[in-house]
Amino acid sequence: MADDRLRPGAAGAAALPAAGAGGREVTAALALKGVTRRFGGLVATDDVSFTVPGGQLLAIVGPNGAGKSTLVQLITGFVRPDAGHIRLGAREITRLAPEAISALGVARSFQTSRIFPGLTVMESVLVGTQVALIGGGRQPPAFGGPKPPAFGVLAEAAAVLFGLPRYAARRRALEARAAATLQLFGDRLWPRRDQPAFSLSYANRRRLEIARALVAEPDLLLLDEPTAGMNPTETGELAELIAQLHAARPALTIVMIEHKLQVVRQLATRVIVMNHGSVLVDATPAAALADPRVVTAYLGRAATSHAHG
Ligand SMILES: Nc1ncnc2c1ncn2[C@@H]1O[C@H](COP(=O)(O)OP(=O)(O)OP(=O)(O)O)[C@@H](O)[C@H]1O
Repeated sequence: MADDRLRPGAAGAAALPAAGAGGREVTAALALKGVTRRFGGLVATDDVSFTVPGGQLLAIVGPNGAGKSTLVQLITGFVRPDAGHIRLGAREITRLAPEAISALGVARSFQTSRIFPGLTVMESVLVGTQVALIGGGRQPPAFGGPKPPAFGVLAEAAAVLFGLPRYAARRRALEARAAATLQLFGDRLWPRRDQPAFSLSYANRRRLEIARALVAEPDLLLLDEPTAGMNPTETGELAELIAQLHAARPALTIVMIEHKLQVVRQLATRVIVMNHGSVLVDATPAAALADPRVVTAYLGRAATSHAHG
């Protein structure tokens, strides 16, 4: 069964790219080929190529400035590559806008939490359902099909939030989905659902950020340092939540930038170590973190960077 092969712990780097029964090529959930991005004279990602099979939990690690966040920006369309191609399943997404990519089932959390100051916790998560709301991409058209202009997206999202009658049934369904997502975080977010999002603690803002990504029910979830700034208890709790999520949805592909190596060891099926914009090592967590090149490039700088073993 293809899913078993792709399940966490089942696939090492040696198994990549995935091949199906009889050697048939299996379309990767995500594939980067020769992706280069420069900022002025600086090469942030340099000819990066890798594929991620569906259901894999890939951790991307590396020292500061290695190009990790740029990769997330590239995959989500916030930054365009100067060279190379990015595919999502069989579809080329290299030049698509972020909204189009999110409509294809890609959701992300940001490195620093982005809270809409005027919204409650519940409303902040409802914003993450707007992809479903406009009927874009994989979702069945909600109200006469997708509306291309960004204004239409915003207007419809606002209409749901402010409760126009024709959206009432849809809103109820989305609220139920948002409630279920908030409840995933135990008593961290759900009891605070009617509070302004800005009143949340730092750790809860990070949780809210992840809830907003999850509520879109993505096929590919990109987490940029999900445990940044969390204490060991909060970090352990969030790692456990991600593990549970992945167990509950084995087909969900997760790409996670993470500096805390114990989280990487706990969660990742595979680790890509970036250094100076390039892939230095692509292996299982145990092999990657023991690789002498990684020790030199990454762990060797731990004393002066924010890496945590
Ligand atoms: N928008 C931008 N404009 C100019 N330079 C940028 C931009 N985004 C990233 N860079 C540069 O590209 C390089 C890679 O940055 P990136 O944020 O991808 O690294 P990172 O591995 O995520 O680092 P960190 O762990 O510190 O977040 C860095 O030198 C950074 O300064």
